[in-house]
Amino acid sequence: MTAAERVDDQHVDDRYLDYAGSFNRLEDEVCLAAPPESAMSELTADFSALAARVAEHRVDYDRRPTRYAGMSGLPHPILVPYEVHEDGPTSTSGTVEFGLRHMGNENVVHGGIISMMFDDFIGMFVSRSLGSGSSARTAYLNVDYRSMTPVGRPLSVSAEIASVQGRKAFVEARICDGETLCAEAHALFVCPADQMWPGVAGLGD
Ligand SMILES: CCCCC/C=C\C/C=C\C/C=C\C/C=C\CCCC(=O)SCCNC(=O)CCNC(=O)[C@H](O)C(C)(C)COP(=O)(O)OP(=O)(O)OC[C@H]1O[C@@H](n2cnc3c(N)ncnc32)[C@H](O)[C@@H]1OP(=O)(O)O
Repeated sequence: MTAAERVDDQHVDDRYLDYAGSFNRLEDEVCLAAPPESAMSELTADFSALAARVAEHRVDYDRRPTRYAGMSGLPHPILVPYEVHEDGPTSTSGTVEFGLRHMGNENVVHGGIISMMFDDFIGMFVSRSLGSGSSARTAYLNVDYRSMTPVGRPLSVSAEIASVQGRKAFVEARICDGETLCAEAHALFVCPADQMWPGVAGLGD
């Protein structure tokens, strides 16, 4: 069964996007609110009841739409949504928008979230480019934070494979706000030893 068939089974369509997107909205609001004690007790009960209702629909790992979130750009409770606009064998680019739930200091993105975004964006790109059958593992991810990254507006994100040496893929990536470089990453992704990059032809040593 392909990933697409598995997610088709789960109706990963506009209804799922609405469902997951509305949860993102809840996360944003939780991050911004300071409810008084009376409202907090009621909300705690509501959240517990909601969790129990969602738990009624638990499924195995391969049938979870969140399992494919990075591949389809679906909203996810933790990941940062992005869109890929151009995708080649050695480079990719698109836009990313961090939400209020990703805020560290006021109106700027928490640094750890930026690292996570790079890990997901680069990891998915490496998997698409070098072979979807293999699951690239992050060996290292070095992030340089060059200027504060704003929440709530589209930023550009891009990555390219600098070189492939055997099982090792060296990748560079960046997030920019217009002309301003917000953060850049230098990463090494390693293909597991029992696999080899299926799509590596022409990119290697
Ligand atoms: C939060 C919500 C998430 C929801 C997920 C939703 C959707 C996503 C679904 C699916 C994911 C699909 C795609 C991927 C998407 C995102 C990417 C995420 C990827 C990760 O998030 S993955 C977790 C973090 N990641 C690890 O958990 C790795 C732990 N680790 C290991 O698994 C091993 O450590 C490994 C495999 C790295 C290497 O082990 P190994 O035994 O295969 O090979 P070995 O050690 O021999 O290294 C081979 C050559 O790499 C060089 N090398 C190795 N490490 C190096 C380093 N740090 N610095 C410099 N060089 C290094 C050696 O020096 C040698 O080089 P040489 O060949 O030249 O001698």
